Amino acid sequence: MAEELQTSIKDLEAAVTKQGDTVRSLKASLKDGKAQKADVDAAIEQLKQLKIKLASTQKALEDAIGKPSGTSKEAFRAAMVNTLERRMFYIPSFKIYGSVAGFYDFGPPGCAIKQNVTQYWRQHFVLEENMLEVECPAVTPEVVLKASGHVDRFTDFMVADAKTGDCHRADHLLEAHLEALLEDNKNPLTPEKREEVRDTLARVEELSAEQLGAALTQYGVKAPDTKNDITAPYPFNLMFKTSIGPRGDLTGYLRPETAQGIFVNFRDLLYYNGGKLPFAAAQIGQSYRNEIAPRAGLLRVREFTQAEIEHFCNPSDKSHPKFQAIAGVTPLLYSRELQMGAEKLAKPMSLREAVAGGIIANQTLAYFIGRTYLFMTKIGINPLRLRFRQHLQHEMAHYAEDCWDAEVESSYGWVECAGLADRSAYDLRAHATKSKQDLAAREKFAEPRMMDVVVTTVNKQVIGKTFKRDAKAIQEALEQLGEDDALCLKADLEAGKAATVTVEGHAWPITPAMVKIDKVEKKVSSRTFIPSVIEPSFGIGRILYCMFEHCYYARDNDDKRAVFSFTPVVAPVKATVFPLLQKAELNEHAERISASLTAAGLANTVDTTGNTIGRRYARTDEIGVPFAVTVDFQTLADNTVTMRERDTTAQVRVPVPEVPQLLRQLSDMTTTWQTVQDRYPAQQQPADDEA
Ligand SMILES: Nc1ncnc2c1ncn2[C@@H]1O[C@H](COP(=O)(O)OP(=O)(O)OP(=O)(O)O)[C@@H](O)[C@H]1O
Repeated sequence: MAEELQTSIKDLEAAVTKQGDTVRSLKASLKDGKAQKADVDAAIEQLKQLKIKLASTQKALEDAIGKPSGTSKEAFRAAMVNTLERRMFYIPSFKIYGSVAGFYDFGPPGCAIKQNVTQYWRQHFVLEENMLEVECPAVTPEVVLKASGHVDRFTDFMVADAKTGDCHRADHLLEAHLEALLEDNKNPLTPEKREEVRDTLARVEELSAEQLGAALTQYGVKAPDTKNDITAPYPFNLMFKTSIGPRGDLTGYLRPETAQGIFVNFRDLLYYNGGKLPFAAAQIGQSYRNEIAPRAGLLRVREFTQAEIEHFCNPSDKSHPKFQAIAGVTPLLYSRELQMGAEKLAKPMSLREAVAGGIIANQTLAYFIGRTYLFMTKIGINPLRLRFRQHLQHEMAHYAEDCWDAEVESSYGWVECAGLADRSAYDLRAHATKSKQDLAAREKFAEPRMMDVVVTTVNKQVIGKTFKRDAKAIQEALEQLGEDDALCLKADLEAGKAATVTVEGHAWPITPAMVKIDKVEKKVSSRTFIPSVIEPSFGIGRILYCMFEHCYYARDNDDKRAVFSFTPVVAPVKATVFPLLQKAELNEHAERISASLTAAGLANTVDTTGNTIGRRYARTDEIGVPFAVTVDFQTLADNTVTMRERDTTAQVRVPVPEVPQLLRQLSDMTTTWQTVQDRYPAQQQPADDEA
């Protein structure tokens, strides 16, 4: 249904564009006296009707996706989480001691599925792109995170309940309050007030502590649950602090992201790669954030697995050699323009079009958006509930060129599962300045060339007088500016705009008296530059949770028959082997088949419980086992078994020796169940689901 709607939307969009052209040309003909006014009016009316139809189809698409049918979002979530916890996918950590918010343990199926998703991520990104993988410690000395800006700026604003002392995230409280005001149909806002609330809501993330405090007071926001007064907001650093070594004099933190491990190894990685760019490095590992208010299960936790990529490239060439391979991929893109538009709806667009139209800043960023789309859909995320949302200008750090979040729709709304950002040369430059190491890359020319070279001359006296003890770091930062950044600074200074240079995340104001930036023509045989970084950063827990929601359903709308329709590639167990009845000869056969599956590297279990086969199928459906192999009396006679597929519940009869190979192909998704059905005879009896 949703796919049909999406096709209609594409057709309607084309029709609107065509009709728009007709209206324009008729208007031109009207001026020349070659067309009648009535023709123009009729064409305009037709265009209007087409636009109305387009808007209503887009609305229908929005309604068709993301809403678990026939049940409220909360009830759907409660039923699913109940199954997940009961079957030990994940459970709150330290449960026998009352648990600590924001920490979860993965149980047997949870570990297996997380491992499969991570493994597939590794195959899809690291192996496919020949990325350089690293594994770095989670405990990180302060200097690294000082350079990256995390010590000074990795903060959220917190407020406390004035009576109970409970802590809350100030921005979340304000957002929830404003959203409730907008949705309150009993006390509708005036149009002006509505506009004001919407405007504040759009700017929540930009607000300083003072502005946030003023807004919380203005709207009378109270502590949730208790409705007590709240304190003024104050910044809270999200990193877990520790000390390294027995003397405790070296401060460290648990890393809040895995990326810094890659940046600090850049020089060695570049050498490992033969000094050549572009290349990408990747790391999968645990990250830690002392979230103020962990919530929504795996979505906001204090320890989570990240999988991050840093793609290093020449700032003046962000093309990607494999871009053509994904140029035709058409994800839902939610560009800045669409977010500001009246419909507020993401639209499908090919990545080729998006780059050509300047919607996505460059090929490499678009390439990773395409690869992310393919990854997410392969592991079972519904493509119609996956969108790529571009950061609005105010959401981006000043150094970022373009950022997109891969957002997945869940019962909690749209959730950021991966962030894809062109971070320019910010991170490497920050570490080069702090560590005083050369983190530049060199490009050698085949022949010497005449080139414009940017020369930056710093006025040490003025800088020293103005910045005193910070002068040295600021001077070094100016001297290490890359050509592009130096030219931007020059342009800002010449235009009389506020110009700054960043040191450890702090932007220092620069005036024309402090620095002279010139372009000089020189004969050069090479040039050096600090590489740009394009960073796709994935949170494995959030992806898993959204995948759970997209895969969960109740068979025949019966809540007691929960099914996870995991794709075979990520399913925790690929097959369950059932002896139809509790008979020694059937059990022996089942054990032999299980051993052959294990030898083929296929996770499997044997279920010899005395339940009916229908009940036993239902139990494996609950943990999303895609295939079942049933041993019955016919097996003893002709060495064949029944193979059943979870979602269709269709069954075929397969010779035992062919089972491991077949299941291997099905699990790797190199063959489909349809192909299997075409090849083997259908089985009616005896393994009836309802038996
Ligand atoms: N507290 C968390 N719990 C689970 N996953 C997280 C958490 N924080 C970040 N992630 C994951 O790591 C990815 C990259 O981290 P990033 O720093 O971009 O997140 P973020 O923008 O700070 O997230 P948010 O704004 O939701 O806190 C996110 O897309 C998300 O999947």
